[in-house]
Amino acid sequence: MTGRRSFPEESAVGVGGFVREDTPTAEVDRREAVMASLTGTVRELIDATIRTTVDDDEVHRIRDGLAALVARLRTAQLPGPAGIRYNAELRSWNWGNAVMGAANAIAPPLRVQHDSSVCHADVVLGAAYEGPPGLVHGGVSAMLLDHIMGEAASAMRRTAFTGTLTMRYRRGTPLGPLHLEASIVREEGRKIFVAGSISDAGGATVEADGVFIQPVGTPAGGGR
Ligand SMILES: CCCCCCCC/C=C\CCCCCCCC(=O)SCCNC(=O)CCNC(=O)[C@H](O)C(C)(C)COP(=O)(O)OP(=O)(O)OC[C@H]1O[C@@H](n2cnc3c(N)ncnc32)[C@H](O)[C@@H]1OP(=O)(O)O
Repeated sequence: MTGRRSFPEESAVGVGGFVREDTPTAEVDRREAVMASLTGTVRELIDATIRTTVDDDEVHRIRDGLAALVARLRTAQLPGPAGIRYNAELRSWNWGNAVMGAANAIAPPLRVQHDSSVCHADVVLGAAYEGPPGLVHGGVSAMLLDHIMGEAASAMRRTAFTGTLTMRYRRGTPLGPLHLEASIVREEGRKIFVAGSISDAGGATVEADGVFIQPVGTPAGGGR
């Protein structure tokens, strides 16, 4: 470990699949940008696939071309999911994360800003996130809120797992630009109570309350 300070969640390694790597931060940043550029194109592929009206023969040709690209990516693979990795400088990266993973085209991705008391994020959800016609799938709303509320609970310095998440879908959430917010309401021992919301230009469409719990054996805070 670095002499600066111990990693805040070192004791959580094994609990959450955290992996220490000695990759320098500049190299992590470089590789993340490279992967994000690929992911952006795969994200476009998903949207284009959903919305395409090309004929059957063209669909088959495109499938064969993509299968060849998949085979090239498969020539060098991690043995399992990406997990959360971190280096001695406490730069962490979780490129497979379902909500914000830089290498995950299913992730919108969500980029969460941390202000003093509120986490917030702006995101644009397209055709891949549809549930009811033109509206965001309720499970997608829950997934995004789970993540931003978890980030609020963790404040990026402690591990906090979702214990209970309660959603109120006040009206349909339209596909398009959306704003998310989350903040800690109160804390009781290892329990962190968090409120969150999704809004469109007309106000809140979804509100949520969550209880996030620090697993036993992880420190109560500190770090960054
Ligand atoms: C080295 C790296 C460091 C990095 C630093 C961090 C950086 C942050 C990075 C990135 C942030 C990303 C943020 C993402 C967020 C995403 C969040 C998720 O989606 S998490 C996945 C979904 N959730 C699960 O899979 C949990 C599965 N459940 C469990 O693991 C356990 O049940 C757990 C931990 C939730 C509770 O287990 P127990 O054994 O600790 O709990 P007991 O000791 O029985 O209870 C403690 C207290 O909590 C209450 N409690 C327990 N379970 C509860 C529940 N499910 N709901 C509400 N309360 C519960 C109990 O009533 C008790 O309360 P009383 O002390 O008596 O007042």
